[in-house]
Amino acid sequence: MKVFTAEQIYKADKVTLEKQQISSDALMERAALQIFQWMHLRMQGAPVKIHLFCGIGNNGGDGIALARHLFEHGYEIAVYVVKYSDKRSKDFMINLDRLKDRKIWPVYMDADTDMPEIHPNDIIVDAIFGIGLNRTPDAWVAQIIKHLNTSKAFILSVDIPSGLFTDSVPEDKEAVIKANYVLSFQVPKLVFFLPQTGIYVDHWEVLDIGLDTDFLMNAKTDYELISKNEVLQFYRPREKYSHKGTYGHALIIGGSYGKIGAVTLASSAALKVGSGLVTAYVPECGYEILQTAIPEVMVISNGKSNIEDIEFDLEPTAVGIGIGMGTTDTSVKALENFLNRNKLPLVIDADALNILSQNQELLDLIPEKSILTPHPKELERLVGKWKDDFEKLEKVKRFSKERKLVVVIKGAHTITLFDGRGYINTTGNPGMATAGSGDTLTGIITGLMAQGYPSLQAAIFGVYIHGRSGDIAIEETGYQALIASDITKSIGSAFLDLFKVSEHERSDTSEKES
Ligand SMILES: NC(=O)C1=CN([C@@H]2O[C@H](COP(=O)(O)OP(=O)(O)OC[C@H]3O[C@@H](n4cnc5c(N)ncnc54)[C@H](OP(=O)(O)O)[C@@H]3O)[C@@H](O)[C@H]2O)[C@@H](O)CC1
Ligand SMILES: Nc1ncnc2c1ncn2[C@@H]1O[C@H](COP(=O)(O)OP(=O)(O)O)[C@@H](O)[C@H]1O
Ligand SMILES: [K+]
Repeated sequence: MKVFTAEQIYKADKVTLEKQQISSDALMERAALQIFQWMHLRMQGAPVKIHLFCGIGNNGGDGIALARHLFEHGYEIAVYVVKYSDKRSKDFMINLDRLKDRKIWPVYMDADTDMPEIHPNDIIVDAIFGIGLNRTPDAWVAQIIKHLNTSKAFILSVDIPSGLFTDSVPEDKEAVIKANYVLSFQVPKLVFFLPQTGIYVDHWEVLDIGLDTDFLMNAKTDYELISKNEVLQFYRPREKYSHKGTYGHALIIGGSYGKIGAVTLASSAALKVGSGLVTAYVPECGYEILQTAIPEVMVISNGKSNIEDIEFDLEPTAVGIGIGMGTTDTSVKALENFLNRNKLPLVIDADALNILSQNQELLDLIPEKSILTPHPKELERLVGKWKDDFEKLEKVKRFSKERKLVVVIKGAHTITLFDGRGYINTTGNPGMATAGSGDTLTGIITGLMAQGYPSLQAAIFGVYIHGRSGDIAIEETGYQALIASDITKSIGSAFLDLFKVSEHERSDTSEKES
């Protein structure tokens, strides 16, 4: 699913009105009806008080139109208009009149109005600001937002939490609605997925308001959201007359005394995603450990407690390097020598990334389309500090484009960047914030590359499978008890899950068939 900028959404809006020959008020009505239906389906007329806080622009207009539908279906509502500006949008006014026609009189709020009482069991609809927010809300509006945030009532935001910009991090962190649920029109917004702005969104869902499909299909976006639909096209089925040679040979290079587990985790993950052969390249202290821990993996050793040189006469189809390797002078020399000889695109993680950060001239030796998988600290060492998440993305985009590398920014929503485009992952959970979870990812991506997945696909698909495996694993372990090897154990289920049809999809198909 594409992630549009506010500018593109306004454009889609305009094109839709022209192509479908409808008024903007009709489009607002569609939007409001979609939200109403979403609420009505869940609430079924429940006698819960709904407070609708509306601005004076089109987001406010959506809220006002929604109030009318709720009222007409017997819900108990209270409507507030937050008068943050003297201007009013045309469609806001049309809907306000319709509300007044029904003898519903909103409470107009300005800097002097007392805060309304809200019971924790009530519901708040937040329609104060939408994607038109272009400056920090005034202090009194921020006070209202704080009041809503501390009410403990369930907050449903229309389109985007009020106070959240679409393209920057809010200055006043308290002047933003913390939404329990966001119903976003047609497309999700980038800010739902970044660490500094995603914290305002517990859950989100997209509502289809029928914007022009041609425009949506043809628009080029900087970001794409990666779910099952997007990765299914990458999946490569196993051929009947294939053999282990068909599925490549993954080589995992890393480990040092006390950190052999990292290589063990990565190697077993590489096997589990289907790599035909897997060899681990470790110091001698890891030899027996690996041979005992994973009988399916072959082992080459070099150096006693650290790898001293990287040389082998096998022909891997993909190499994952760096985990648990250490950053001593010996490791730096070994990596440099290897990079001078190597021609294959690599998966580079952990200490190999740290070595590259400290010896940036080595970056020139990395083959194009190699994959770098830094966690936030490793990324900072590599590209320097950033002011906020947006600057981080721009910096990494530039770095990746200049060097023609795939950079996987690991986090709650891992973002893979390549050639100026970002792929935002939707799987994974906080249980995966655990030792070795990244090593597993390195193994998964290397295992996919070994089988011939091009590197961008291997990164996007690998990140998805890693997260989905973690999601499946917590069904048994819960968040706290999840450990990295549980992720690997669930890789098989994550592959099977690719072909499961969800309840939602099933009912969609049967509706179309009937
Ligand atoms: N996508 C779609 O196709 C559809 C979208 N729809 C809905 O439209 C929403 C966008 O509506 P919108 O453009 O009217 O902007 P909105 O956010 O309501 O703000 C209103 C105005 O407030 C102003 N302003 C900004 N910041 C301010 C501040 N800090 N303090 C004071 N004032 C401030 C600024 O005007 P300015 O004062 O800068 O001239 C701004 O224009 C969208 O989120 C969705 O809900 C649906 O109805 C139908 C289909
Ligand atoms: N809160 C979270 N939600 C989802 N995934 C997470 C979360 N925290 C961490 N992860 C994932 O777990 C992995 C952690 O990697 P990393 O920090 O390198 O771990 P390690 O170095 O211990 O192996 C990454 O793939 C990251 O995306
Ligand atoms: K809103």
